[in-house]
Amino acid sequence: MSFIDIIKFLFWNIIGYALAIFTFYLAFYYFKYFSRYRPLPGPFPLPFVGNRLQYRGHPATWAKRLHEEYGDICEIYMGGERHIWISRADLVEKIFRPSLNNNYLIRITHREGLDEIDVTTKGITFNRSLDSWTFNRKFFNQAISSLSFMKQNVIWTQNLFEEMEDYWRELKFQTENTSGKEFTLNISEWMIRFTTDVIFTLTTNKRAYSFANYFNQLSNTKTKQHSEIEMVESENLIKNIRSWLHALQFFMDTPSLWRKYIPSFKKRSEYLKSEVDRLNNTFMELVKQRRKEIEMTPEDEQLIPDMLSMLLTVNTPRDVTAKLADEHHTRPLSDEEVRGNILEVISAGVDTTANTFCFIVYHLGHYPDVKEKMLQEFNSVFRDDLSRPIEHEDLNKLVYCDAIIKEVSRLMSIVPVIFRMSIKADEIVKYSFPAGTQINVNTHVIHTHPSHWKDPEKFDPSRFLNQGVPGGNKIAKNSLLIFGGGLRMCPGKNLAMTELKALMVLLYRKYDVELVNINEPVKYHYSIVKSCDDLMIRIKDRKEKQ
Ligand code: HEM
Repeated sequence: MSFIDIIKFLFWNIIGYALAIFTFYLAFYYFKYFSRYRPLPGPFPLPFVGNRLQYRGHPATWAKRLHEEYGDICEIYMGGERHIWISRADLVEKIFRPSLNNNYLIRITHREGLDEIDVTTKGITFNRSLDSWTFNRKFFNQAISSLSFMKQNVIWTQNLFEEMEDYWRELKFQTENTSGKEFTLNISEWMIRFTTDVIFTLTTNKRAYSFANYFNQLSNTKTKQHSEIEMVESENLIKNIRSWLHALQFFMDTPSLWRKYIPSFKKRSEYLKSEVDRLNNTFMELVKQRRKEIEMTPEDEQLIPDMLSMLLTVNTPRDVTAKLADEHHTRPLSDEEVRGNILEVISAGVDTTANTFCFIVYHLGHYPDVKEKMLQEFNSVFRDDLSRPIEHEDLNKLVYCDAIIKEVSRLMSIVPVIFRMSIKADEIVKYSFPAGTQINVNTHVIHTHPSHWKDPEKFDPSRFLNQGVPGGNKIAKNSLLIFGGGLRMCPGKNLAMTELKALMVLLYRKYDVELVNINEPVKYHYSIVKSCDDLMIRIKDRKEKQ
């Protein structure tokens, strides 16, 4: 046998073995697929990639198409991993059962990428360790929903809004048009910065100077209130938080093989990982600095009762939490845990609240009758003094405002998908699936499902009024999932509702607000949440008009 013959022999043998292995894999793959017990409807998967090649854009847009084709419950394969999509309220009953024995308390299947950015054993949202999640969530919940925290939220929202108005006045002055009364602004850009400032101040008692920074980008003159260094640090922090959010999506969705071996993915992965490390270090520094300040503060002197101090002192002799702890949670939180929780408030509370507010502004621009009814409600609550400071108690009286927020959030589904994982094998209606199956709740479709909503596409806040009274409106259980459901429901719900109502009062009681491009549909893109793009509004101070 010549050398060439040996090479040929080896070559064909290798090809033969590879083909045999591939055929075996194919047979096994489809045997498993076709023999699955009580299977769900869904698109036909390919070996290795599953249905990944059909996935374009964002899970929410794909899920809408899947629902149209396969109905209220269906399955897809991401690579080899089976995902079940649920799009009807009664089918999520089990998933949101509020019990610690619930089979769906873990949010997401194991993803190496999320381990790499260190969010699966710390913090809350992607924490897969139920012990650690319960521990952190308890303190997070209580710190964030304490009355003093809510009141601080109202105070800071007002103070910072007034500061933002000063910047608007200055910009108006610089760009004054002939009428001199109105001012045009990109509310989506301002809001992202505004909510960053509110949340950052509330949790750490430090300023992020986000909207001051934005003012500097737009203005001929720079703000003199803050130093150059503060502004640079602020800009870096804002960019860093945005990268962190991109990193979450990227590391959650991108298979590790792609991240390791495809150059463009590898490069992106390295960049985002360095951004995550940078942000973790910044927040760790903040935690350590506050720990030191607490140690240095004399015992008879009060500590600042913001969220950072609450989390750092719980179960310590300097506890400022009005005894949040109980007999099951007796140890203090570590610096790492506090860092994870603080980062979580900032990342979960900024985009969600800012974008909800922008979508509210968009809808109020299109429905003057709804806006008018809202203004009447402000009049009835604030009587004849529309400029007086807002009290937390005022906001509880704004039931129509509350209904507007719910209706806008129903139609826009800011968080369009809620993730859960089955801990044990289970079944929903007649369909079975194994332990570790990814369950995706399709809020986007549930929120407009004709089984739950009359005239689902119609914007009608009054559907949320008069609930719980005889003959009043009824909302089907689990059909409104703005803040999710069960024990993993959003802990920032009350904080967000308070901030949104305060913002609606602050903007609309003082200004006439119009959309600049009234005939354009609202622009948005999907990142982790549905994000409003470039919403231009024109505002006129009512007093100046007279
Ligand atoms: C309008 C504003 C907001 C919306 C629409 C929103 C929506 C949601 C949704 C849908 C979830 C998933 C719930 C589930 O899995 O059942 C969630 C989780 C979460 N949200 Fe919010 N949220 C908002 C504001 C906030 C704020 C202000 C904070 C914090 C200050 C916050 C912190 C969190 C956290 C930590 C989780 C994870 C909970 C867990 O896994 O246990 N959110 N949010």
